[in-house]
Amino acid sequence: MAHLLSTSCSFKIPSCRKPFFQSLDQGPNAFPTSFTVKTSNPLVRRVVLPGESSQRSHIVYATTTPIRQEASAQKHSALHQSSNDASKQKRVMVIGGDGYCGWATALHLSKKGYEVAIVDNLIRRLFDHQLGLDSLTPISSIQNRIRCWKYLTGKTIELYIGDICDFEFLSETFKSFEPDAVVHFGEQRSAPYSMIDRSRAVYTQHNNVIGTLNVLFAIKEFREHCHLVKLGTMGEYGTPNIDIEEGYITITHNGRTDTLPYPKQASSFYHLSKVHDSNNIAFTCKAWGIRATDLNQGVVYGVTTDETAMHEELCNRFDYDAVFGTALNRFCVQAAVGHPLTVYGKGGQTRGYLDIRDTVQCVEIAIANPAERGEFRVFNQFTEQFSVNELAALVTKAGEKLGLDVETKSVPNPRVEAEEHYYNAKHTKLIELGLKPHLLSDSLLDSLLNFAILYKDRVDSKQIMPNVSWRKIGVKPKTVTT
Ligand SMILES: O=c1ccn([C@@H]2O[C@H](COP(=O)(O)OP(=O)(O)O[C@H]3O[C@H](CS(=O)(=O)O)[C@@H](O)[C@H](O)[C@H]3O)[C@@H](O)[C@H]2O)c(=O)[nH]1
Repeated sequence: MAHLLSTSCSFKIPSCRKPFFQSLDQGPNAFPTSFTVKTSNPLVRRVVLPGESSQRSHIVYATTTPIRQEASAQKHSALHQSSNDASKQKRVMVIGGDGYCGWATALHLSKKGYEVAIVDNLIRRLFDHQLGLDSLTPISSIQNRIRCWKYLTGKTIELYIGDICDFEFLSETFKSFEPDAVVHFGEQRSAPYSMIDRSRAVYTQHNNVIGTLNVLFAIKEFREHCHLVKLGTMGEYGTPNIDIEEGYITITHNGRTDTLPYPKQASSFYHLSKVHDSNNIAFTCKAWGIRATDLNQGVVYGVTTDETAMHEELCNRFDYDAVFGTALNRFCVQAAVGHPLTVYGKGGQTRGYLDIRDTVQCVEIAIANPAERGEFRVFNQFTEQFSVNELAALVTKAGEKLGLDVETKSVPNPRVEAEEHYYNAKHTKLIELGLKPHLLSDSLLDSLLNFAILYKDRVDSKQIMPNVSWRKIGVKPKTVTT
C-alpha cells in the first residue's frame, strides 16, 4: 500500500494524526485547550479562542437561551476597502461549509483572499450516525479543521453553527458577518436519502425549500446587494429527448417566440426540492431584484483539492455507501475492496460529471463575476458526460493497471429512471468565464483508486449494495439496515 502511494499518487497524506496537535502545542500558536465563552445576542453565543480578540466572533453556536449581543466593535464590510483586488472586497458566507463540496470551497475561497464564514448545522454528520455510515476518510471536527487552517495559513474562517431554517439564527449570522456573497450548499443532497421514507422525503423538501427561502428573505432584509450562488443540480432537467440548454430555452409556439425556463423533470424528492428552490429564486429575482446564480451541478468525483491536501486534519469526506456515495467515487472504492461494480439496471444512464477541483473553481468564478441586480443566471456546472457503463469500463481498465481484478455486475435498478436515453447538455457559460477543467484522466483515476486502496480497511462492505427503493418508499419510518 505504501509502495503504491509513493509511486502513483499525486496526493500527500501525513502518516499520522498526532503530529499536528503536538506541533501546535509546541509552536508559537499553541493549540488552545479551552474556550472563553462570551455572552452575546438573543440567539447566538460567541465563543472566543484564548488569545484572540473578543471583539470579533470566530465560532458562534445557535442557542435557545436569550442573551444580549455586544455591539460588534469592528463591523467591517470589505466592500469599503479601497483595494482593487476583487477577492479582497468580498465577504463570502458558505452555507453547508462542513460538507463534501462546501468544505473544499470554503478553503479554496479563503486561500484566494476572500473573508470566509462557514454556516452549518452539522446534520450531515448526524445522518451518518443515524444510518450507521461513515466517510471512507477519517474527518476532523469542523472546529479542528478551522484551527488547522488558521495554523497553516494564518487565515481565519468564522464559524456559525446553526440551522438556516431557523430564521432568527440566520438573521443574526447575516447581521454579524455581513456577506457580499452567499454560497448555498446547505441542503440535504442525496436522492436515495430523500426516498427512504415519508419523513425523509418531507425533511428533504422542508429543509431545502425553507432554508433557501430564508436565505432569500435574509438577503432582501439585510444585504440587498449580496449575490446568492446557489447549488442546484443537473438532475432538475431530467433526461429529455432534446438538447439541454443552460437554464432557458427559446421556443416558438403558434407563431410567437419566447425564452422560457427550461422544462424540469426531476426524478427524486431531493432533485424536486431543487426545482422548487429554482422557482422561488427566479421569482424573488424578479420581484425583489435579488441577484442570483443557480449552479446546476453534475455528479462530483474526487476528494483532494490543493487546500484539503495540505494536512490530514483538512482531509475531505469521501462517501462510498449507497445513500450518500455517488457513482464514480463508489466504483473506485468497490474496485479497491474487490466488490463487483454496482451498475444499476442497463447502465446507459448518462449524467454530467466534474472533478471536485472544478467545483471550487466554478464557485469562485461565479462569485468573481456576479449576476446583475434582478438577474437569475443559470450555469450548467459539469465538464464531461459519461454513462454508468462508461465509468465502469474506465475504472476496470485503471484497476487492471494496478493489478486489481475488477468485475462489474448489473444490479436491479432501485431507482425509477431511464436506463437508455439521449443526453446532450450544454455547459459553455463557465468555460466562457474562464473555467479550466480537470478532465477525467488515467492519472486521476489512478490516484482515486490508490486513495481508496489506502483507506480500504475502513470500508464497510455492507454499505455498498443499494437498499433504498424508489417504488417501495412508504409512510412507515424506515431504519436502514444492511
Ligand atoms: O452504484 C451506483 C450508483 C449510481 N448509479 C447510477 O448513477 C447515476 C448517478 O447517480 P449518483 O448516485 O452518482 O448521483 P445522483 O443520485 O444523481 O446525485 C448526485 O449527483 C447529483 C447531480 S445530477 O446527477 O443530478 O446531475 C447531485 O445533485 C446530488 O447531490 C448528488 O448526490 C444514476 O443513474 C444511478 O442510478 C449506479 O448505476 N450505480
